[in-house]
Amino acid sequence: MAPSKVLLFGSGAVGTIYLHVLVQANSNVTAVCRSNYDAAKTEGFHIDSGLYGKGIHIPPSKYQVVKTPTEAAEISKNEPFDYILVCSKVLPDLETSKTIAPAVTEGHTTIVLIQNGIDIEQEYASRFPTNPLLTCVAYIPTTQTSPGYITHGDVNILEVGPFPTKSTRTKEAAETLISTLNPAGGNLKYVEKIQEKRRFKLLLNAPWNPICALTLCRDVAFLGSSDFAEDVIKGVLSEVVKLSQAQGFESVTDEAAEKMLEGMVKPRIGTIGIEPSMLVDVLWNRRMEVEVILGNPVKIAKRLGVDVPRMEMLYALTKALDDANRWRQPGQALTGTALKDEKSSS
Ligand SMILES: NC(=O)C1=CN([C@@H]2O[C@H](COP(=O)(O)OP(=O)(O)OC[C@H]3O[C@@H](n4cnc5c(N)ncnc54)[C@H](OP(=O)(O)O)[C@@H]3O)[C@@H](O)[C@H]2O)C=CC1
Ligand SMILES: CC(C)(CO)C(=O)C(=O)O
Repeated sequence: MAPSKVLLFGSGAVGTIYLHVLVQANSNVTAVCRSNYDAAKTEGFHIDSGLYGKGIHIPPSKYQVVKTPTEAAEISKNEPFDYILVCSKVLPDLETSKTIAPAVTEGHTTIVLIQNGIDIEQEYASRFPTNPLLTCVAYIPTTQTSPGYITHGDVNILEVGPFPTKSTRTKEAAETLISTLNPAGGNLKYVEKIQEKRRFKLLLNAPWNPICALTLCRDVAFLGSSDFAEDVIKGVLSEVVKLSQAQGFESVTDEAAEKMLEGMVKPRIGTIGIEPSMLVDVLWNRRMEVEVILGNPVKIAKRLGVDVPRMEMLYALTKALDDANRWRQPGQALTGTALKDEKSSS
């Protein structure tokens, strides 16, 4: 059974790969686009993927494109969306749950978060207490290199799990999504203990995303940059493990961290490596997901009395870089007064 009507909120690096899979599954997809709206409307999307093949073209005839969820709701002629895939970045103060609300039918639409970080779900559970809410961990190295053009590696794994709401249909909604997308090229797996998987994913995101963003290096370029680089990564990994253990996520161990480094990152040595999403954000002068990847973990660590000095350092540095990227004048460093002015007006 196909999820007949799907809204894709954000057709960037990750969203467009899911657009491809949804189109392959013959789903009726509406994509909400912003900076790539014109490309999506006129030319469609182009994907070069190590997994799905080079030169894939998704023409605009295969989906609808809109600028807002409100417009999506208007053109949907009272036919509810069965699923909304949220594939935008998780940034502070955005209230994406409010932005998608016009397209959410109470008690019906399943909201699917395909995003990094921890503690990202509550705003959706609070705003849509009777809807199924799925939270997903994505292993999918992908980049939008120019509007509508996506380069993807050779992995696409999506762990899909429940976030509690009053809905009794959450698992069923996950199973329908999985059975629809997997024959079409998806690689989705239902995981009940999804929050544990979010901590596993932090083993990649907490060290690599900020370090690559701060150094402007792809992952393996950083690893090869000095004799100290690997130990720096391992130091952050040990803190993610310590924090996860303190939260009761016992399977996030030093061995699991070692496996992630050896099995997922080191095999890329000798290749150009990957650009974690935070690095891409810095390169394009976009905001970074500092809070959900580092801010939330360090806050939890503080509360639990777990010592995470390396993560605190990475948080402070990437937060300052994010501020500088937002508010400095071109060619100049961020000034203390600019920071004060911007903070008091935002
Ligand atoms: N890229 C990767 O390799 C991976 C990313 N992730 C996670 O997936 C999530 C998505 O990341 P990614 O795809 O890389 O991010 P991108 O920035 O490439 O894509 C996000 C898309 O959402 C769009 N968007 C945001 N807000 C709106 C809005 N209000 N209306 C319409 N469109 C909007 C953006 O438009 P605009 O261009 O205008 O901002 C952009 O096209 C993040 O949480 C990331 O951490 C997880 C695994 C791997
Ligand atoms: C590291 C990676 C590519 C893993 O899929 C990722 O999650 C990101 O770029 O944010």
